[in-house]
Amino acid sequence: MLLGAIADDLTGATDLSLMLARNGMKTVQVIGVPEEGADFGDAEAVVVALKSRTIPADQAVAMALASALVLRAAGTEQFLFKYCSTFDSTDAGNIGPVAEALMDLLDVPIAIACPAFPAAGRSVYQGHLFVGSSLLSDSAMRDHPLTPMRDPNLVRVLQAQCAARVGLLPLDIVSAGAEVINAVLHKAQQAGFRLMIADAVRDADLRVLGKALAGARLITGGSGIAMGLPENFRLQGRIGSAAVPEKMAAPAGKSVILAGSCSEATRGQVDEAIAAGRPALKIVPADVAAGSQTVSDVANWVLANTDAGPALVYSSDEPDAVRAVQDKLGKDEAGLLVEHLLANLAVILRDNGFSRFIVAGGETSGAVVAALGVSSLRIGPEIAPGVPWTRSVGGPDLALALKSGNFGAPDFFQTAWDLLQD
Ligand SMILES: Nc1ncnc2c1ncn2[C@@H]1O[C@H](COP(=O)(O)OP(=O)(O)OP(=O)(O)O)[C@@H](O)[C@H]1O
Ligand SMILES: O=C(O)[C@@H](O)C(=O)CO
Repeated sequence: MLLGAIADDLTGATDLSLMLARNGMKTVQVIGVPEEGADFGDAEAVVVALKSRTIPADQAVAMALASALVLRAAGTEQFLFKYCSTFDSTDAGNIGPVAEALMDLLDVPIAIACPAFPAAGRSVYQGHLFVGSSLLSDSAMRDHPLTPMRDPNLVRVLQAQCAARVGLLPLDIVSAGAEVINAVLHKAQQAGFRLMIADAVRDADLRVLGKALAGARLITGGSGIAMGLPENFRLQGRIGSAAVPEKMAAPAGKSVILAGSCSEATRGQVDEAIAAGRPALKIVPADVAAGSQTVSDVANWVLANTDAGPALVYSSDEPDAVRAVQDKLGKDEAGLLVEHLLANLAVILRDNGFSRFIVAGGETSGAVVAALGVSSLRIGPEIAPGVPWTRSVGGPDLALALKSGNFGAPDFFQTAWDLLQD
């Protein structure tokens, strides 16, 4: 096993798995901390999908370390800690604490941190993260329900989460090539830095970083940082050129869309689906809390509204409405209420012949897929940058598209189905 990755949420893990598979690595995605002694077959890369982005930092560290130990025992050469391309975290963590704990475990003196993913509009310049042409703090991420991002300066953001000293690997150094990058990292290490935010604004920067990191034991970043890594193994003659299929055979059964993401892209996709006439039912957290909207009401509605094509169940709402319900119910409680409802709904639907699911939102996908009893995924065709169709391996046979909240074009919920074959 060449590359072992630990992702802090499920959609982030599928995003990374797609990146590795597209660049030629036989990739397996496992859900949750793998069992001790797990056998990953002929996988060249394994991506462990955790649900640790917003849990207490000590728990996130424990899950990451447990995963790393299993991956290390399986012979992993290079480790990657994958977090969100919008650096979703709080002052308490979890990016810094997990990165530091992995560095200690793997005896790594210095590592880079780079969430850039230009295909999805995420670039890092002078340590500042941009979403499209806006600074992170001016993007819709400032109103994220769980991890509002209000500081675009990633050196400052990561430093607030870390005991380690955080520095910057600026674009002029990245552009100067692999040798210069490694020389500067070496100097930074001698000067006492342990984590370096790396600038990258184009795919070419990520590929140069990938080349420079050929021998690195641990890398941290978004899926973009993985772009250049398979090439290192290919140059050593250790991987072939496995490709991602253009279409995916899906198990027979009905289809549904579950959206628990309040991100801007998901809200646009929900609006577009409703405008296109798709049957759509809104989950209202206050009604769920009051018991006036129940999972069986919602399941019955879906069963009655699936004849004309996949129905949409969504809790996606505008930032003001989300804030209002969080003030009333509590932030974590509101989130969990919606996650539980959608997860229980998915189980009822699975038991009623549904086998094709689009799920929007990383936390939401984590809750839904855990409830469905899926333990690992095979990566299928790319629907949008960072979002593949996947098919479950073991457990119930399902086609799953797990969409990061901010990924995908407005017609995502319409077009994704075209890539499935009966
Ligand atoms: N109307 C709502 N009010 C309050 N919280 C909500 C509402 N709808 C969803 N939530 C919660 O907000 C959180 C959204 O997180 P999730 O990770 O699913 O989406 P995302 O952050 O947009 O996606 P990603 O992590 O892939 O970027 C979940 O915990 C969800 O239950
Ligand atoms: O990096 C991203 O933006 C996504 O893979 C993700 O992590 C969303 O939760």
